Amino acid sequence: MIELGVNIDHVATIRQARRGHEPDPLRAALLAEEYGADAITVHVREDRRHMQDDDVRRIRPLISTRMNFECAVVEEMIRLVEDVKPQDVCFVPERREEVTTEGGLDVIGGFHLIAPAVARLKDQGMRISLFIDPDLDQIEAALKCGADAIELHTGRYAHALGSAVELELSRIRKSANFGVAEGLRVNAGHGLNYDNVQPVAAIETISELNIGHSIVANAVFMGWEGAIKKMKELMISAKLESIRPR
Ligand SMILES: CC(=O)[C@@H](O)[C@H](O)COP(=O)(O)O
Ligand SMILES: NCC(=O)COP(=O)(O)O
Repeated sequence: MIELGVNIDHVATIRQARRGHEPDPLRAALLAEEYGADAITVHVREDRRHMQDDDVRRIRPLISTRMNFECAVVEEMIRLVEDVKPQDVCFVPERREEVTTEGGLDVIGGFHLIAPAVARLKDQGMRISLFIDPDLDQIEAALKCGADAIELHTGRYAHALGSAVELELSRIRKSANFGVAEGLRVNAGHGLNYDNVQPVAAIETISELNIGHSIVANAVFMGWEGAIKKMKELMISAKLESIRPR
């Protein structure tokens, strides 16, 4: 069955709007698990615009699922990861001035930096994923880096219109199938919401979806419990429908 990693970054975004204490991402993480999250995803950005170091340090020992820690491939972040010891690490590209993660990691161009970082954290027992565009050459490079998993960036699919939607979806499907055939765990995420999640969730080779912004946004209207449960139900019903014998 498909798993849901609830990304709680934007719970911290609301807290950071006042630099205060609420809403507390730790509380969001614990409740997310109660409402069906299979993992808690956090992205500590270099500019600390949402999650803070103290948040991940508090959350890691208290959750009972697993922490999927997203970060840039830089020494400062690798040290924080080594300190926090999440079960999963996902290396992502980062540009300080971007509004959100705009594309996948260039594993081919950054091989000399990424491969040693993957090896270093794998040696400490963490499962390492690379956040990449649905591109077969990047997947080949991820394999050469020794990554355990990839997370396919679904942003282009999420923003596509008309016939481009099916084109982007087929890229994701082809990449997921290729990754799994080569022995990788394949996750996906970015920009997924209640309207566009089901075709991605239905792809048989995708193990996990990481979803944050839409869940936090909809929680304003339907509550944290309703927003998480509704997303999980949509994912599971799409997956069940795709494997139903005809
Ligand atoms: C890598 C990724 O897709 C998420 O971590 C996302 O980036 C979080 O939200 P922001 O991009 O808004 O920080
Ligand atoms: N890696 C993607 C993620 O964690 C969540 O992205 P979004 O749903 O906040 O766009």
